[in-house]
Amino acid sequence: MPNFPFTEQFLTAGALRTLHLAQHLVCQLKVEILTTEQLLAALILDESRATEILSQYQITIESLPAPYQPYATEEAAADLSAKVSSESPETIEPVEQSESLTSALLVAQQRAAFLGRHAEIGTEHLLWGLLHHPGSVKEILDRHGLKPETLEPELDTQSGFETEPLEVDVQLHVADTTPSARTSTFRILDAAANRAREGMRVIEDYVRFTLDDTFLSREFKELRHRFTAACSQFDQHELLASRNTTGDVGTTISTPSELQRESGEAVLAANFKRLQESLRTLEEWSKVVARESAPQFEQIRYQVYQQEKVLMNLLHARDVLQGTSLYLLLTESLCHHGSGPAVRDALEAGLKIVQIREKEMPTQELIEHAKRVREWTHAAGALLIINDRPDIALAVDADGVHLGQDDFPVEEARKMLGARKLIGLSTHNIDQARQAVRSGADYIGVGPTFSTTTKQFTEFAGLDYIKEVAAEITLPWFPIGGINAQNLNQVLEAGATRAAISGAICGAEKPHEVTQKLLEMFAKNSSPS
Ligand SMILES: Cc1ncc(COP(=O)(O)OP(=O)(O)O)c(N)n1
Ligand SMILES: Cc1nc(C(=O)O)sc1CCOP(=O)(O)O
Ligand SMILES: [Mg+2]
Repeated sequence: MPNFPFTEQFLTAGALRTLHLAQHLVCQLKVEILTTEQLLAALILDESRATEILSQYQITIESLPAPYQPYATEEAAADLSAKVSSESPETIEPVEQSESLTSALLVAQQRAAFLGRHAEIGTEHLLWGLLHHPGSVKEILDRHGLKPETLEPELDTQSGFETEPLEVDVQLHVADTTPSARTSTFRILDAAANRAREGMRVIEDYVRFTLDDTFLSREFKELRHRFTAACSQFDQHELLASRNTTGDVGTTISTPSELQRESGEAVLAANFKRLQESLRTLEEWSKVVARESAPQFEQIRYQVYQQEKVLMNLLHARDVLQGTSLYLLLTESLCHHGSGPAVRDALEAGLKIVQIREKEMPTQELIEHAKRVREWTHAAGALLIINDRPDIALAVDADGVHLGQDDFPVEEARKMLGARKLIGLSTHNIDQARQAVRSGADYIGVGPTFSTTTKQFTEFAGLDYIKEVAAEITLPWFPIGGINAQNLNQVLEAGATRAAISGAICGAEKPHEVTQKLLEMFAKNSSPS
């Protein structure tokens, strides 16, 4: 019989038989630990209340992965059942069980206790436990339409298959009133809180020391403080008293994927996953001993999903925008010799990002124009962005769109353009810049810096705004507004490594020369990350 680390409880004969069968499968499949997968296979193979429910949902051996397929025939299943029936429970070697199985069994026991059946656990409760542990087994059940709400009514009816409850010499489960059950629950919470804390630290250290991003470091730190506040609602004495690291079978288990990570991004992805899973565990198990914390863990988990999106987006944007120090806003009416010659000149001089900014051009004409610029930018290995119009960006397969504070919201544009297109957002103060990072923008415009005739402004953010952004934001950002070869050094001294320029290039007699000069000034300063 599995060596369950809980207090003595009752199992129905069907549940007992199913657990024996699951344990047999561990030996036959030559796997090392008993998991929820073998429990589901055993529930399918045996003849019990759960078997009947599973067959109603067409959940059969065919629903399971390849190693279980040899049991798909009636003879093989009968053969296995016969073996199980012929063996006495004492002769079966105990095996280790996965954390997910332990967790599912705990839920099964609690559900049985909840029904007032004195913790007499039936196969339908085992099934209930499987439905409440996230993972591949739950996914199989979900896929077939078996969900907690559909199983719920079945739990209140007596089994037609199972015989009288058996008292067995196994240690199972928690009733939340028993001291050992509380200890087990606190042990789960303690382990999950430690795992979550560790995951948070790994991410925070990357943001702080590798990215050097003051704004995101602050956001992650705030999250950690929220997490600490939620954990402080647990009884700290019970939490520590439940800890048993040396007796934890999980401390020595490491999978090959834990031993090697391909990149910093892979480390981050793994730690976000670890953090999210631990938060889910905290949310579920705090419902048993500290109910009021559960919604807090849920909120923190959603915040973590959001922050994962923001951080991964930022890394992608930095990668795609690497080497883009000078950003040209191309407007036909500002160009001496037409926008075609101007942009071709600038690309030849080494420009790597162009925005088509045409406020008056009719749509058809704009599409034709953008298609031509698309060809030139492709040939030069440069990015093409369209001002204001996600539809045109899609139509001409541009690399992205630039939006203003009053244009299309970033989130809506993202739905249209997908994850791989770039979305730039204009910002005029530090709060807008912070909000832009949170919104998942790929870069920001930071301005207006100096007075300009290209666009009318009543207020200027100036060099001070550049300094504020330089101090805390590592999402790519471009100062903009009246910048030219005469004042670019002031912008660079304020902390910028990039700039967006329109009039000074479009309106130049020789756009090639001006572009080259500006690019040299950036190169002398330092290359943008
Ligand atoms: C790089 C960059 N920054 C800012 C702007 C301005 O965009 P917006 O505020 O939407 O104003 P218009 O350009 O649409 O007049 C920009 N286009 N590019
Ligand atoms: C279009 C635009 N947006 C700005 C902002 O601050 O959001 S400044 C600006 C004008 C940029 O052109 P030039 O380089 O000719 O001044
Ligand atoms: Mg706009």
